[in-house]
Amino acid sequence: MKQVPVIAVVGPSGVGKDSVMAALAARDPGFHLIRRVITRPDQAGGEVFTGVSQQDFDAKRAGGVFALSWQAHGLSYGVPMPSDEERAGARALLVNLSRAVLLQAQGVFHPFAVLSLTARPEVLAARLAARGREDVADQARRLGRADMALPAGLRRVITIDNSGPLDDTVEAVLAHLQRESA
Ligand SMILES: Nc1ncnc2c1ncn2[C@@H]1O[C@H](COP(=O)(O)OP(=O)(O)OP(=O)(O)O)[C@@H](O)[C@H]1O
Ligand SMILES: O=P(O)(O)OC[C@H]1O[C@H](OP(=O)(O)O)[C@H](O)[C@@H]1O
Repeated sequence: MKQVPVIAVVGPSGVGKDSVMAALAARDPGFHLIRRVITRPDQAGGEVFTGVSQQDFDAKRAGGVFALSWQAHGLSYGVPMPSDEERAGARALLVNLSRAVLLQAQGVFHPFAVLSLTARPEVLAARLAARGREDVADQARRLGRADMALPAGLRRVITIDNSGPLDDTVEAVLAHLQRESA
């Protein structure tokens, strides 16, 4: 089967990772989204994910279900290895990852690239407040880790500012990928 790149979409909470992933998939159905397993109630909204209890999460991790797993914001996150069905017909697989697991991800997925999204601090704060998924204290904690640097040693990183309209970001990502494949 042909090698389908995994593109890790990273950046601070509220920068727009899930929005950009959804917009890319809407623009080009060749972008498939990897569904994460999270210890968050299913009805929390936002991205499409599989919500599980901590006990179920731990059992899945022990059973080797996850290619990657990590903890952030008091939650556990797992990414299953994409199946052949998920890869079939895909141009690229997009997955929302913590910046903390990128080097590990680079060792697991081949080919692998990072899409690093940025936004101005005041834009981040306004977006988290408007989204309203977390309370004010949790929003502040999320903003506190906004400037976490990417690890050294990543081979392919595309950095795009998402402070402006979503359509501009989608165009910028597509243009970048097109330049790379030219
Ligand atoms: N370019 C944009 N312009 C305006 N609003 C945006 C843009 N990108 C995202 N948003 C809005 O900002 C909020 C946060 O976006 P989103 O949930 O996609 O971020 P995220 O990076 O996935 O956050 P988290 O890591 O916390 O899940 C959402 O309400 C979304 O609609
Ligand atoms: O700050 P870092 O470690 O890069 O990202 C940590 C986590 O924060 C976000 O979680 P959520 O989607 O808001 O639950 C990201 O998706 C990632 O899983």
